[in-house]
Amino acid sequence: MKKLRGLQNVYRGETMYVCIGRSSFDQLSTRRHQSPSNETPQTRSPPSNHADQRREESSLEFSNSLGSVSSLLTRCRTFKVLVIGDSAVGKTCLTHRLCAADFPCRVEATIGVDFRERQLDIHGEKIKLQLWDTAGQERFRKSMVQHYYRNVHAVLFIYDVTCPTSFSSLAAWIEECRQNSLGQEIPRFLVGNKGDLRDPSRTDGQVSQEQAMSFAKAHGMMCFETSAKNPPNKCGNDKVEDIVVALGVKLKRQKKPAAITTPPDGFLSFCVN
Ligand SMILES: Nc1nc2c(ncn2[C@@H]2O[C@H](COP(=O)(O)OP(=O)(O)OP(=O)(O)O)[C@@H](O)[C@H]2O)c(=O)[nH]1
Repeated sequence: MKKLRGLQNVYRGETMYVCIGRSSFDQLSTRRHQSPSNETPQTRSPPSNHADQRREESSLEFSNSLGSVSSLLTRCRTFKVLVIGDSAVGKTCLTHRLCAADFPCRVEATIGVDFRERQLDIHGEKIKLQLWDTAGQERFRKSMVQHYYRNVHAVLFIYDVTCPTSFSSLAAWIEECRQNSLGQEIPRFLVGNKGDLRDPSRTDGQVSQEQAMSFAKAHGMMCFETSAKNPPNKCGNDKVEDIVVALGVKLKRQKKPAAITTPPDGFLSFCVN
């Protein structure tokens, strides 16, 4: 996988999502307001009198309101989902899988944040999960932390089931959430990744499911063990997909409208698989 700074495209199946930084978005919306009809401002002749001017303003208002009705019809609620945990626990691989893509064959440490999206249909409502795959390494995340925590709707805490240290670190990740004013009402999910590497014959050097469940219960989290690497089994069961559905169902119930911020320019990545 190659990561380049700039725009990010997430290609999944037949859907291409293009996410652009805020300043580019502002430029686009400004341009649209300057030229709301098909006419370009240069070709439009000035209104000859006050009545003409009022007629033109009314037609602009009408075309603008038609635009907002059609955008309301096509809009779906977008939820920002923060994915945090130690470096190398598999956040990047897991977010690829959560976005219905394959397990990436080669990954690099995330710098700043990577940004992936998944659209879901939950009981007839289309919602969009915007997954923020954050950097696990302190040196790649320190200037970004305040952006990570702005307008978050849900958090995935990831650890590696074969790395007890990554499980012990969860307390520090929870503390970071607290320091960044993340309320207890924000849904939290605990995800043990690399389940494919679990050795049932070993008792040490792994995080047991009992440990994980009791931690999750103590912190009011839903708990999953999964593997970003394992493909869905022959019966079509996919634990990664279970996480997506649980997230979607929980977030759909949220009443407050989903306001979302895009990462600052220069922190988006362009991923080419
Ligand atoms: N066996 C196995 N390997 C995995 C799994 N998920 C990720 N990996 C491997 O773990 C390594 C780290 O994966 P990443 O997804 O880059 O980890 P990360 O948490 O995003 O790391 P940072 O970007 O540094 O925070 C890579 O070599 C992956 O191939 C898994 O479910 N099973």
